[in-house]
Amino acid sequence: MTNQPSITISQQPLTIEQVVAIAKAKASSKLSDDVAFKQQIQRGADFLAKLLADEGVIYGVTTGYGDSVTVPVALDKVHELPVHLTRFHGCGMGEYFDAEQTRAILVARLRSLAHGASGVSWTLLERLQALLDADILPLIPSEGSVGASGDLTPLSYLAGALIGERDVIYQGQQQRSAEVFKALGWTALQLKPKEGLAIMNGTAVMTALACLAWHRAEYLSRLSSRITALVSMALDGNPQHFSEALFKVKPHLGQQQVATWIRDDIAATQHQRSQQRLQDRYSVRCAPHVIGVLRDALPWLRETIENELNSANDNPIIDVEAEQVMHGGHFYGGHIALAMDTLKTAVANIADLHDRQMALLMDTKFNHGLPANLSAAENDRKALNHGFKAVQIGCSAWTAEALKLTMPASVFSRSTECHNQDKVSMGTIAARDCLRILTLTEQVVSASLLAAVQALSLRQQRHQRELTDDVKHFVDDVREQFDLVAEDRPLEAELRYWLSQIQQQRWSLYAKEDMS
Ligand SMILES: N[C@@H](Cc1ccc(O)cc1)C(=O)O
Repeated sequence: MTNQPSITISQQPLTIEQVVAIAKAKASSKLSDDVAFKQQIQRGADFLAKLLADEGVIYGVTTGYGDSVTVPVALDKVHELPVHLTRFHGCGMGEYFDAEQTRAILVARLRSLAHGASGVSWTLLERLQALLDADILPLIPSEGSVGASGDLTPLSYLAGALIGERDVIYQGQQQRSAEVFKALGWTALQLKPKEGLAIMNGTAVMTALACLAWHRAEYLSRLSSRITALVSMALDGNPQHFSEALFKVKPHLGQQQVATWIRDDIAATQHQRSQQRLQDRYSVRCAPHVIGVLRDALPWLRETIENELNSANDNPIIDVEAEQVMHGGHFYGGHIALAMDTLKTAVANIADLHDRQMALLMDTKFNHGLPANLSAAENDRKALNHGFKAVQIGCSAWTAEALKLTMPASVFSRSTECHNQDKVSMGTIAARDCLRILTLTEQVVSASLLAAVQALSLRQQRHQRELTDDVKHFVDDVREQFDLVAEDRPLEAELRYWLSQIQQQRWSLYAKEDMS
């Protein structure tokens, strides 16, 4: 951990990449030691304390929560209120977020509270940072947020952990947070009257998941381009489909980028158009038009996700300068909901694209002279061997499942909490679906990678063609650990291995300045 870069949390914007680096434990974080920053945070907390003393009425501090806003809470009881908030929201269900996701959630909440508009104490920020430093990760169930009123229920597990009442994973073990704090000589945090709401009433869960999703999708757009180039060459496709002149007249930058990548990979200028077919099928010919949609969506998705990440997204919001408490709905995750619903569709289209390419590769009616199911078996072994037949069936299943999940989540808004929350974002569901679609698509891509490498190798046996250095290194890298499938063998372990390599972003594909 010593040589890791350290990312400063302050009032400066964070990027998706920074959140991902901290989530993957490739970078550490630290709170800025800027005195003005610290003072501004503390001024917010002091202002709220003063307001409480002077006026005695603040939403969520001296009133019940949400629809219970009309229920006054006596001043001698306001200190109990945030603890109740964490407790009655302790009703999450479903799988728990993993370590990576939980770190991302911690950073997202910390960044939002560092805005200085939530009226929390400096101590609270320090405690959040301390959890990250010591890798004490609250165990957070993933289900139960409607994504407006923020991610109340999942974030209650963060607030609950800070006060010693929930479980955390620490050094690989699930333990009560109070026990861990005791062992470390820490005391559990005492939440100030508004601090329960400030931690929970925001979009940190969906935003954290969105950062992780964006990062995976960006990589997929590159790998999908590389695999398409291999497939085009393996099918003896027409390189002119990716020509510069052709794409000049359709000025979507992302699409042009993908066309350039594929064109460079197949060294299109050196190769003549196929004599047999003037035009390839759409899953090859239109690949820049499919992958390009994802590429072109990435910049605005980044802007939306980073805006949310760097926002104050709770309620009420404090304006320290004007000494004002403003009541609003910044916990509403509509932007992340749309971003994730959009990304879901764009990514699932990548799964579908590769599933269609697989169909072309397997079938002797379409694969221009490659063996059935890409089996490399020869002579009398041919009849016995079935090559990638079942892998293609798997791709069809994973693709169907991915496509099925693209149903937008945000349109399933329902009125809840006595009609106070009568319109909600469902952004957290959208983000979770997006991650699942990414996994399914990465599975399809893992299978497509092996099939494309096998197909290209079989094509090379038929007639050698010059490969660019980049493509040669890439194919050699896979071939080093992947024997051509001649005699049938169970491929699960290999598919899982390459899936993990894809998820770890094994190859640096194309120049990084092309980053969206
Ligand atoms: N998000 C609500 C507050 C709230 C908190 C907890 C609840 O259970 C319900 C509502 C608001 O700011 O208006």
